[in-house]
Amino acid sequence: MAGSVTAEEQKFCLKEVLDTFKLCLTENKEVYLEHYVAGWRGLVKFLNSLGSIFGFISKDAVNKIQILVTYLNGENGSQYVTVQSMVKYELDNELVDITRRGSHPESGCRTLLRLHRALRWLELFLERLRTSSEDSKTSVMCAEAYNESLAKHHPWVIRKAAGMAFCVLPGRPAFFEVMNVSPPEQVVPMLGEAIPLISEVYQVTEGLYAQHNLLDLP
Ligand SMILES: CCCCCCCCCCCCC/C=C/[C@@H](O)[C@H](COP(=O)(O)O)NC(=O)CCCCCCCCCCCCCCC
Repeated sequence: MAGSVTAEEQKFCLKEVLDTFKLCLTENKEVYLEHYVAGWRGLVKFLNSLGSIFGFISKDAVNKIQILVTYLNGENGSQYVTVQSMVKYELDNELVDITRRGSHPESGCRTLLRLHRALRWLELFLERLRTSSEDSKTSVMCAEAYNESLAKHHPWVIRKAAGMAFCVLPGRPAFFEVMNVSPPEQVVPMLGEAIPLISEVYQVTEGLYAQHNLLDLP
């Protein structure tokens, strides 16, 4: 039934995100945009299942995913197959605002950079989650990971709103439940598998952006 398929699609599952990140890297370590974006879609599902207080975060993520998907499906879609080809294409064709926002406020490069920075948050957060004890607070782990990564790119209001949202994160047991891993004892080993994959995708992208001086795109 169409209805139940949709419900299933809406449900987050850690395994699925893991599988998507596995598909992200090509043989010569380029990052497939399609799978990168699919990974983010999966993560947004997770965020949505935590409640509407996270709506402002998932809305921004969805918006950025959508920008990238539009390029992927657009007439120049073949230039957007990997992050490497996207960077080359957009730079060669002067489609990126380099120093201040101008005629290309939604380039693929600057849009992906926002998600890329968030991927670092994810890596730090999942690593804390993996090594945490049963009574650890997800809100603290989340805030620490945020302060070490995304926070330095966000203005005060966003940091404030994010900090408030973190406070209502469910505790570690409920959090693990939302991940939909069975048996739940599998969460920690599964995180152990996921984190190096996410980390590698992050490192490859970071290296590419550094090489082209794109880490501060407005
Ligand atoms: C589990 C708790 C989730 C907490 C999420 C932590 C990240 C907090 C980010 C707060 C972003 C607030 C929204 C607005 C952001 C934008 O201003 C800002 C800059 O964009 P602009 O240059 O176009 O203006 N945008 C961004 O930095 C991109 C943020 C994207 C955040 C995506 C977060 C997805 C979280 C997925 C959670 C998955 C947990 C998985 C556990 C198994």
